[in-house]
Amino acid sequence: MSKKDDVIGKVRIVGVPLDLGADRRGIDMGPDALRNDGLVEALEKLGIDVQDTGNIMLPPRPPKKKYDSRLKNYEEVIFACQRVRDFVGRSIADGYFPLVIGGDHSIAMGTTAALSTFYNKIGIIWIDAHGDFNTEDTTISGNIHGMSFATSCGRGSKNLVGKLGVRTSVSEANCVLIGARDLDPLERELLKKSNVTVFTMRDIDEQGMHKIMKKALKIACDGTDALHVSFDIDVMDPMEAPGVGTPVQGGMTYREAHLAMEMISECPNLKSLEVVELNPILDRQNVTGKLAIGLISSAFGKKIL
Ligand SMILES: NC(=[NH2+])NCCC[C@H](N)C(=O)O
Ligand SMILES: [Mn+2]
Ligand SMILES: [Mn+2]
Repeated sequence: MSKKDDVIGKVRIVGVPLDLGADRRGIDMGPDALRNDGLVEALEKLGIDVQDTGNIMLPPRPPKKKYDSRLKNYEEVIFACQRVRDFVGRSIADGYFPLVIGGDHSIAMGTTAALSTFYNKIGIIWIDAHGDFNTEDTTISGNIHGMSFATSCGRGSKNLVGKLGVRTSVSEANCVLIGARDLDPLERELLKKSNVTVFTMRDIDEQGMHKIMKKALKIACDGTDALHVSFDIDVMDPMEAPGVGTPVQGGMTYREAHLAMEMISECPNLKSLEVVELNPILDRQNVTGKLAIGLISSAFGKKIL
C-alpha cells in the first residue's frame, strides 16, 4: 500500500450544522441529509474505514438580529470555525483524513486554519459558482460564507484573518477557483489582482474539464505539501443540484464535476475535502444530496472501471 492509500484508507466525518454564514436557513441540515442519503455506506463500499463522530455541537440559533455590521452573525460563525479547526486538527493528528461536510462555506476558514498547523505550503482547489473572495470591505451581503476563500488566503481585516489563532499556510499562487460565474464587483477586482488562478465556466466551456483540471492540479499540487479541496455544491448547474442556498444558472454538468473529482483523487497530496452548501429544504427528492455523495466517492477513488 502506498502512503496515499494509508491516508485515504481512514476517513473521519466532521459534520458542521451551521447556516449563519449565509442568508438562507436550511443548510444546517446538510450533514444529516448526507447521512440519510447513505454517505457512510457509500464510502465503506469503497473499502474506507469511516469514522462518523456526529456533528459538531453548536449553541442554539440566536434570536433574529438587526444587522449593523458587515459580518453577519460574526460571533457564532467564529465559534463554529474554532470548533471546526479543533475537530479537523484532531482528525489529522489521529491519522484520519478529514471529510468536512457543511454547513455553509464559512466553515472553510476553520478547515484551512487546522491544515495550516500541519502543513507549510497548502494548495487549494476551490470549486464554486462564487468566488468567496470578499472581505469585510468589499462584501455587499455581509454574509461570511462569501469571504472564506479570501480569509483562508490571509486577505481581509483582522476581524477574520488570524482570528483562529493560526497564521495561514495557504499560498495564493497555489490556489485555483473553478466554475466561477457570479462575482461581486469589488470581489472581482480583488480576484483579478490576486495570485489565485481562476477558471470560469467559460474556460470550462472552451477548454473542457480535463484540460482545466490538469492545469489546476499542476498549480495546486506541484511544490505544495498538502492539497485541500473545497467543493461548494452550488458550482453545479441548478438543474442537476436544486438543493443549494445560492443557485446560479450555467453551472457544471454531472460528468464535468465527476471528472474533476476523479482527477483530484489521483493527486498524492490530497489531504482534506470539504463539501458545503447543501440545503435539503430546497432539494428535490434528495437528488442534490445523492449527487454530493457520488462526487465525494469519486474524490475518494471510486472508478467506473
Ligand atoms: N459560499 C457561497 N455560496 N457564497 C455565496 C456568496 C455570494 C456573494 N458573493 C456574497 O458575498 O454574499
Ligand atoms: Mn457558492
Ligand atoms: Mn462557496
